[in-house]
Amino acid sequence: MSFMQIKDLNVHYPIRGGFFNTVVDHVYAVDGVTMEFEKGKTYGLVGESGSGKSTTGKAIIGLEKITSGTITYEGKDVTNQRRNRNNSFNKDIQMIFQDSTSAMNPRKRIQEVLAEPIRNFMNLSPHEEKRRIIELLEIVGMSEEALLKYPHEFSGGQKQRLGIARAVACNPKMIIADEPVSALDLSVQAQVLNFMKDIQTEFGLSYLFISHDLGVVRHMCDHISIMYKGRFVETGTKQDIYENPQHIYTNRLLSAIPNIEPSTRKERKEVRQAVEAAYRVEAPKFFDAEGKVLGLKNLSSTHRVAMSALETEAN
Ligand SMILES: Nc1ncnc2c1ncn2[C@@H]1O[C@H](COP(=O)(O)OP(=O)(O)OP(=O)(O)O)[C@@H](O)[C@H]1O
Repeated sequence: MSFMQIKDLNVHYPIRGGFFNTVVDHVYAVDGVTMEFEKGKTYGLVGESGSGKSTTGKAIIGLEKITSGTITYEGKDVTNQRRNRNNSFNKDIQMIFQDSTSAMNPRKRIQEVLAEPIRNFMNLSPHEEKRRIIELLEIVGMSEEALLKYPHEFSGGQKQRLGIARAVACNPKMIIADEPVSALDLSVQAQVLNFMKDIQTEFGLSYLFISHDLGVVRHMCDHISIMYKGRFVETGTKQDIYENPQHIYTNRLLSAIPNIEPSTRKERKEVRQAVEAAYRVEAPKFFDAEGKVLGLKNLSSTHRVAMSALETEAN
């Protein structure tokens, strides 16, 4: 029995242009996505950059406005429900990102960072709250020493563990994990993925696992949907997708599974090229008529992370 159903989900962004800045077209970021989720299972969402994976995840938890479609959670319609503390859907479905600490306040110590969801969704005394925070650190294999540190004082893998600690703080039913290991070295990737599997078994969690990397998805997922230009071109079990792919796009993705030991240099070069290409091709989205930068918000998340990495490198 599934506890959540997504039906015909659409997220369309208006593209403005012309003299009067009217809506001239739409980006069909998510275009008719239907899925359902069962307890304890992992669902993979795979596709190349810009195919609409992140937007799907963010629309489900209410970080992107839904153009049309419905989300039903435990029999209730929760489509476009406002995020607030009285809402079990918001407590039960959590999200982690490629760089979990980017969603943490850099000026707050870990104790405060982990207290945030607890204060939002649980009614604990200060003493119970502290106990819960220490318990969370234990779950993710960290000691009390972490309490007084700041997010930047941790390694990439530790940061992802802290992101997971925050996501599981209030006993969620599902975690939407958007490229949770893409920024990590391969050995650390394996550690974090195995850890995610461990806590899944322990707490009966479901995952919506978003990744462009079919190698990682194969390791994690029971069901996989291949996304292309906002749509699912193929959906199936792990066996269906890897042993008997039906769609030409799935085949293309499968043949592009990265080598076990990719040269990081080459990857950086590819990322840089992809970002530059995105800027060239989609220039109207990023620059206004006078050439002023409109910001990075219209970039897909991989491009956004790559862009800020390139900027840091340049400074
Ligand atoms: N706020 C926005 N305004 C306009 N277009 C947007 C906005 N956010 C995303 N898009 C566009 O929607 C499409 C889907 O983006 P999305 O980030 O969901 O892709 P993705 O598959 O997650 O890619 P990535 O792997 O790079 O994160 C892209 O073409 C992107 O440029």
